[in-house]
Amino acid sequence: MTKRGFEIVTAYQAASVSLPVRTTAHAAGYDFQAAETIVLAPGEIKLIPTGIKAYMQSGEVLYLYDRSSNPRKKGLVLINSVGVIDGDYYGNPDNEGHIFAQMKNITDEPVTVEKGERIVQGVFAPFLMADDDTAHGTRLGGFGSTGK
Ligand SMILES: O=c1ccn([C@H]2C[C@H](O)[C@@H](COP(=O)(O)OP(=O)(O)OP(=O)(O)O)O2)c(=O)[nH]1
Ligand SMILES: [Mg+2]
Repeated sequence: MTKRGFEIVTAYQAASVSLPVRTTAHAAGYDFQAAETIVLAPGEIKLIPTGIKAYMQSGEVLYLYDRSSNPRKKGLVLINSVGVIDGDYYGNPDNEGHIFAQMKNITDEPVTVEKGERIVQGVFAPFLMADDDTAHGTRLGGFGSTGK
């Protein structure tokens, strides 16, 4: 039985995108690569497409964390601090569950992220629910789709 993992979104299947991998046996993070070459102007925030969607069990989440080398080596930061990838983002009818890394260029020069460059890492984790939680329904869209 499959429990959790990654797939390439339809729009990037011809683009030779690699599935995220852990680089060593005990690493927690699956390194995601940029699916396109993107240039960020000084101070600019851009969504970097990964070409990847993630499926998981009920009660699980995928956290996207910055690589600790990004600020010093690339001049980039994951500007939303941690990305929370919900289980029902996978396969949503808006963007299929395509995961993006929201990066900011913190330098005063343009920064280029090359296609195939590792940009962010994903860690699967279980989460807990509060008493009397009545949440129901399934996400229908991508970023900013659940209202204000
Ligand atoms: O760094 C991120 C953060 C989020 N997401 C996707 C997965 C997540 O399930 C969805 C919504 O994220 P979040 O709930 O953090 O954003 P929001 O601003 O609350 O938007 P929404 O109203 O769609 O929930 O966007 C990413 O691809 N990358
Ligand atoms: Mg939300």
